[in-house]
Amino acid sequence: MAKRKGRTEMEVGPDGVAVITIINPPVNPLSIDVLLSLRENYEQAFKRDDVKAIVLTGAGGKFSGGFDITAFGQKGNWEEPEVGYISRVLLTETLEGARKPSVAAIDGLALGGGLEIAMACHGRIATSTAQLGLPELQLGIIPGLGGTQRLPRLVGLSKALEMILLSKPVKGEEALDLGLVDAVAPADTLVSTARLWALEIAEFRRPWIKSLYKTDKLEPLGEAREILKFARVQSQKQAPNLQHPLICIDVIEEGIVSGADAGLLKEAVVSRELQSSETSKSLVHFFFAQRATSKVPGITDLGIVPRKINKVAILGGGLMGSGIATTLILSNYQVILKEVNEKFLKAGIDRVKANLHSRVNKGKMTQEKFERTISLLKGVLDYGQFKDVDMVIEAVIENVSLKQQIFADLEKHCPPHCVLASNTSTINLNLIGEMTRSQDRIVGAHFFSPAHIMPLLEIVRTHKTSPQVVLDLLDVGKKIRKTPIVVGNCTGFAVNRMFFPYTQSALLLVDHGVDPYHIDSVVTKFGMPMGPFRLVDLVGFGVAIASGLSYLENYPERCYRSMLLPFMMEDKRTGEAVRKGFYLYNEKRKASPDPEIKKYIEKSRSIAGITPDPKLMKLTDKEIVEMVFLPCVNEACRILDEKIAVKASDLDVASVMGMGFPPYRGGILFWADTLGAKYIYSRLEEWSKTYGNSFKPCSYLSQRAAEGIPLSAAANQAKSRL
Ligand SMILES: C[C@H](O)CC(=O)SCCNC(=O)CCNC(=O)[C@H](O)C(C)(C)COP(=O)(O)OP(=O)(O)OC[C@H]1O[C@@H](n2cnc3c(N)ncnc32)[C@H](O)[C@@H]1OP(=O)(O)O
Repeated sequence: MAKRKGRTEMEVGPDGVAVITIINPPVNPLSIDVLLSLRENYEQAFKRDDVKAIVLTGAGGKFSGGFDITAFGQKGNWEEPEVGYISRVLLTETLEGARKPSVAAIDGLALGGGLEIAMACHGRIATSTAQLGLPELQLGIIPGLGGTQRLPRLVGLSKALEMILLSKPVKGEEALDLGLVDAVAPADTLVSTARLWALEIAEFRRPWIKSLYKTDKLEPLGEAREILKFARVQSQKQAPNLQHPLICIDVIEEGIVSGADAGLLKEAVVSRELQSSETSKSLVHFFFAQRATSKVPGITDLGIVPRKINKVAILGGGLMGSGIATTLILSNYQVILKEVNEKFLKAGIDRVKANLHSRVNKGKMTQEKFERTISLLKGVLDYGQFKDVDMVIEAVIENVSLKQQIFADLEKHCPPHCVLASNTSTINLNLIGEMTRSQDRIVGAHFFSPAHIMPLLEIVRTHKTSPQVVLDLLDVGKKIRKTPIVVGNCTGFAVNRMFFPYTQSALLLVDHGVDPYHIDSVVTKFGMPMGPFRLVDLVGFGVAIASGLSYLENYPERCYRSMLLPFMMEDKRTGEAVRKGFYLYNEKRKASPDPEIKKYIEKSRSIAGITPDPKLMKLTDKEIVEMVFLPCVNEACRILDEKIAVKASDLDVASVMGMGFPPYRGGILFWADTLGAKYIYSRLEEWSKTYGNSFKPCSYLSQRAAEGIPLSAAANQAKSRL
């Protein structure tokens, strides 16, 4: 018999309350087994004369993380007997329409389907720390168990739209203010409070509320229509490529205009369709890819546990160092920040303060919390206080000999267990550690700028880095709420290396006649936050040229050398910082195209001996996207082939969180597989003949194209299919 995926259990107390508990660790998702077991328990509770009321709760301090995402798009051995059976029959007719009341006792989380079941109950009691929300849109679907109808009726249309469209949960106290829950209780009296509440409803001492038919919180029709109109405009503005937020608004509108039952039916029909959409498949893939990053073969499966890191030292208070310090103190780590003189030290600490102040100004941090957080940071000018640090993160300028000297000093001043990390974004870690005997403790902790905001942390291990050190850094990464990807050591590591061809190909296209502003616009329409030229402006030409040179040195055979950036730099057009790069920037940093750049483009073309190619000037948007991204896919394939990345899904996460690749396309390799290895190979091969080696397909790609194997299939899977 197949193993059951979760269940519910029922216990009837002498008070006449049946407590039904959802049990499906770790987050009690609603699998079909859970839902069928829930139906069984409810039927029993309805039949039993000794049951007067029901409390629904979740095991292990968590109500439910929602519908079981692993079951999306899978044909199990159970099918809904009719469209929307779970929502319309089980939750609405059976549970909400019952003659015995149910009260949800919510601790931990009630997300998606979890909150939807709770909203079908006649009352809800939550702890103050419980998180309640409908994050389904993040998975490319809409709330499918009545959420689009019940949430607006409980909290009003505007707030419901905010919670659903932004996938923004609320905590217990706010839920109480909004009317989403009826009371807040401490965790240890949560269930007993819910029991009493349920009994009081059964005895008509409290109102018996069916949220599906509540109307008092809904705005009048005219006002509701205006709110929905505004929401549509906002959704289109925020994510023009996504349809499901608009569909969700239509479903909410249906309920308001034609009544909750009609809304529920439309919700069920649409939900079923959306579950098999490409957007949902991509977003679900991305959800699991993110979780898979912290499972690293040879590290997290060894049975070792992370050591406790109490105190972290950061070297360098520049943009990166101060950002890293901010992140660490925000997660309650004690941090010492070392600089070379008083002036730099003060500037570094001021940057950290400014980062925190911006949170205070946005209302995300109280002044009191600001004081407590900043008190965790201490500035120093020497190594005197490094005796008891557990981890050092070096974030000085990219200079090999300086870093070598620093690591040699660190070896002398830090305790022998201390993790020695570098935030370098390009330099080989073996070089950095060359002057030490501590190479097993040296690891890369590559943060992305601004470090206190960007969610990705690239952890770089060399052949000598010990698994314990990688595990320690993975644990810190988790505590500071970063998504870590563990990669091998090479120039550019995984993220920057994969991203390098993005700008290169764009420069090649411009040299051959394509307008840079057109490229930016097409790439932005595809879903990137900004195009390659706007990005170069943001990063600054100095950094872009330096990293270009480092790639040229290490991967000369596949680098395209454009002189465009150096020519522009000669005229001090170095990017957004000086308000002049590919774009001109006004005092509000708004970018506008500059016809003057034509002269630099012409100079760059003539030095490269290129006459504009009429074929390229007529490229479709799709072709431009492919000429910019397929070389990145090619590089991702090399990274996998060289085992710099452990698995393809890590590169999907890296592309989304490090490059801004649209998550609704699943990540760069997931997207590439929708095009197919064969197609990608043929495109690259053709371009390489005309435009040179920067397009030449690598052997991994050629092989997979020849054998018809997806680019993201694991190596052993690929072999087994040979
Ligand atoms: C019909 C309905 O309207 C449709 C729905 O309900 S769709 C689902 C809506 N719910 C969600 O989107 C919530 C998704 N989950 C989350 O955001 C987070 O996992 C969480 C906030 C619940 C917990 O976060 P956290 O404590 O950091 O743990 P996290 O590592 O993410 O998850 C723990 C495990 O539970 C799994 N999990 C979490 N939510 C799940 C779900 N809804 N279904 C299946 N598995 C789930 C994760 O994959 C992970 O598995 P692993 O240990 O094998 O990697």
